Amino acid sequence: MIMDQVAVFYQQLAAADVPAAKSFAPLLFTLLLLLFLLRRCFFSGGGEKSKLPPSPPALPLIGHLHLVGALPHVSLRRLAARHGGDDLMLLRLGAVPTLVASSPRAAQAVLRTHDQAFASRPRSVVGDVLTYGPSDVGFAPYGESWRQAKKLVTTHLLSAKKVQSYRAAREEEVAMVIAKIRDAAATTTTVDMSEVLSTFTNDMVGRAVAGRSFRVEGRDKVLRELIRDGMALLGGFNLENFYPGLAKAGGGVLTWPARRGAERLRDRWDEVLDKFIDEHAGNCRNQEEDEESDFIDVLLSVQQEYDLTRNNIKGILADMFAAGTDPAYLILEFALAELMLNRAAMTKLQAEVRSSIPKGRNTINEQHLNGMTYLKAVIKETLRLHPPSPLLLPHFLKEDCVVDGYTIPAGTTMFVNVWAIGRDPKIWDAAEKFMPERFIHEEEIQGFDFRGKDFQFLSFGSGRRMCPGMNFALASVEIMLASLVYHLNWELPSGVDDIDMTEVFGLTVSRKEKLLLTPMSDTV
Ligand code: HEM
Repeated sequence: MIMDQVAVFYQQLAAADVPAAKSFAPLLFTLLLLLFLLRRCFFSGGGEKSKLPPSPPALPLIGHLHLVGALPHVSLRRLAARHGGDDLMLLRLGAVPTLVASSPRAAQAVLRTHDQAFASRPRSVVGDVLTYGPSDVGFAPYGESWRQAKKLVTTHLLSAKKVQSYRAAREEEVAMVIAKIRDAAATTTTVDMSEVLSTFTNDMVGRAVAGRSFRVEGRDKVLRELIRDGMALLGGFNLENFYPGLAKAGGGVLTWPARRGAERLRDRWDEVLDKFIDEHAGNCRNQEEDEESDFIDVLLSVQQEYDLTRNNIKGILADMFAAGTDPAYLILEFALAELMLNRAAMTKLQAEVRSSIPKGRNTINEQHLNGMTYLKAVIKETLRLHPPSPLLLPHFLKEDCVVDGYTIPAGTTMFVNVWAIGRDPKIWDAAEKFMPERFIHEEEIQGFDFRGKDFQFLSFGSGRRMCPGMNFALASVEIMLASLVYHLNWELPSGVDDIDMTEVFGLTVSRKEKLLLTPMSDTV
């Protein structure tokens, strides 16, 4: 409308029979056009934009990028409280419209009511290279090939039965970690628990994916490096994520350096994954007959049924390594850190674990964990306060969609701020406090759950894109945490009296500092 008025005004001025007006007309037109563009950039709401969700004032070119700080989940919560009525807020990050859902109601709208519309992922050169196409699950756009890959992963690799089949491997890996920590306890040596726990979850994934832990062959370091470098590339600044149009200009010349970096990393992944696959190809165990078959066995045995290319297999394997290692390790590390900061909770957990298991056991097994209500509450509370993916993975809207009366344009990236929802004082009493008891009533686990039904608690997401690895992760986290507190007592290193919980944002959110603790042998 404003543009129409500017155009009419310009025509009238140009048509006017006054020479000065004629010569100034182009300048005036340019000025008015600039004013219009600035108005578009700085103001929101009202008039023709009333159908878009609320939005803070933006700057030309960068939009709202300057408002998203080093910890986006924290700054987006603040912005939403100020501008989005805590519900839906529309930002422009560079040139990309970005919808942020910050309440259970808004999360339900995008993850349930309009689940299919928002089920895609934004694509990038870096993502495509690292995920072989994409031919994985986590980054693939919504469509038939993603559906097949997700079905395969859910029914063949991460089903409850398959997770159960790795039980002995989990118990063995945990026993090895505990033996190592006991050695350190004997000499009161401080242990880098960040290193210990990330190695453990990586080894656990190694056992499931390729049938063995790579520690023995020294391959675990290589894998962890590959995962770390991939996360850094995917979570770092990529021009394409904010200016896709610019990134495409000139045949994508501006994205060449990022592409080359990603290709170099993908070549390193290739070396590792090709070797695993070749080793298995000659010695493939049938997954139907052999319940100890690993992911590679399974993928090779369903290769024809699912029409899988070698790249599909590599994409899925890379996903399992990357998605399977970090979040579980982070939950273990945050749980232990919270227990160190909340000694009453540590005492209560130790009392529960030690009273449920006969004294003097060298290892504990998964059967012992049944009925450990407080252990489960500690893990729930950690997932509430420290969801490893505080904004989920980015979702992508392929076609215009009306949500809650707002028209969300096609091409919008969407985040759900599950971290903000998990700490919302309107939902949770003493929301910022670590209080596992909130989940216990009459010795039963109660309250909101994280399995995708309650939009108040979305650490694993909900709907089509929900995490398929939840049971796999929880199985490792539960037995490891129980073992750590059953066998050992824990102290801060001498001279240290606090734990720094400062976070670093990436594809997952981690603690900035390593978790250094001193284990003490217990007399159990
Ligand atoms: C505590 C541990 C874990 C947490 C909190 C977690 C959380 C998540 C979240 C929030 C998402 C994104 C959901 C969305 O975008 O809507 C996700 C996706 C995914 N997770 Fe997990 N995850 C964990 C462990 C695992 C494990 C152990 C595996 C596999 C071994 C795994 C495999 C995946 C895959 C493949 C996806 C992509 C799903 C898709 O795009 O359809 N995760 N996870």
